Amino acid sequence: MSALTVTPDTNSQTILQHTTDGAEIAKTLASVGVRFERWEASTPITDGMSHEDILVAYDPEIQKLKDSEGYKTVDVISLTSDHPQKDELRQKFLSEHTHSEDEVRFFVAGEGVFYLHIEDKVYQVLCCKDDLISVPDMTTHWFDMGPTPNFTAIRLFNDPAGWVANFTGDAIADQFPKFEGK
Ligand SMILES: CSCCC(=O)/C(O)=C/O
Ligand SMILES: [Fe+2]
Ligand code: NI
Repeated sequence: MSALTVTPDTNSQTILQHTTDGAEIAKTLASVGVRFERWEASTPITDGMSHEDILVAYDPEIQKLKDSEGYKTVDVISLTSDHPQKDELRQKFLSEHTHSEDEVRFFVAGEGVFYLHIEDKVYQVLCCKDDLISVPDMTTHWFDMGPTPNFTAIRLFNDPAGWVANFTGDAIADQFPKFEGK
């Protein structure tokens, strides 16, 4: 189940807010400029669908986002525990970074946690199947897919270069609980 936990950035043990209510998650995140929505595919998603099939199933929603926000390219990322570079990729996403464009992810399957470091707080967002999150450009954040990753997400980009991160060099992620998977 999707969840939001808010803490001060200096103390991950002090819980300022914890909720699994979708509307409350969306409201709190909207107050800091982050979009959170739950989507339903017009065509049901089944195991073993190709990336192409997934993009077709969500085409109306993708087109709507492209038209309203100007995103230019879209792809699908899938990561499972048999990925040969899973540990390396986990570490890369665990380093606090920013992007010069919005980070827009729609979880088709599985889950992962975004940690959004905004002003003096950290917003931990457990994203699950059917969750859309859009993190504004230049927001400091990191992501944990856990030691046995299992997710498939649609990614939308403004920049045709795709995923480009600017690492802050801050080791803040070490002070926060990791996602251990489901
Ligand atoms: C959920 S997609 C993989 C993570 C990613 O692209 C990113 O930038 C995390 O911060
Ligand atoms: Fe990112
Ligand atoms: Ni909980």
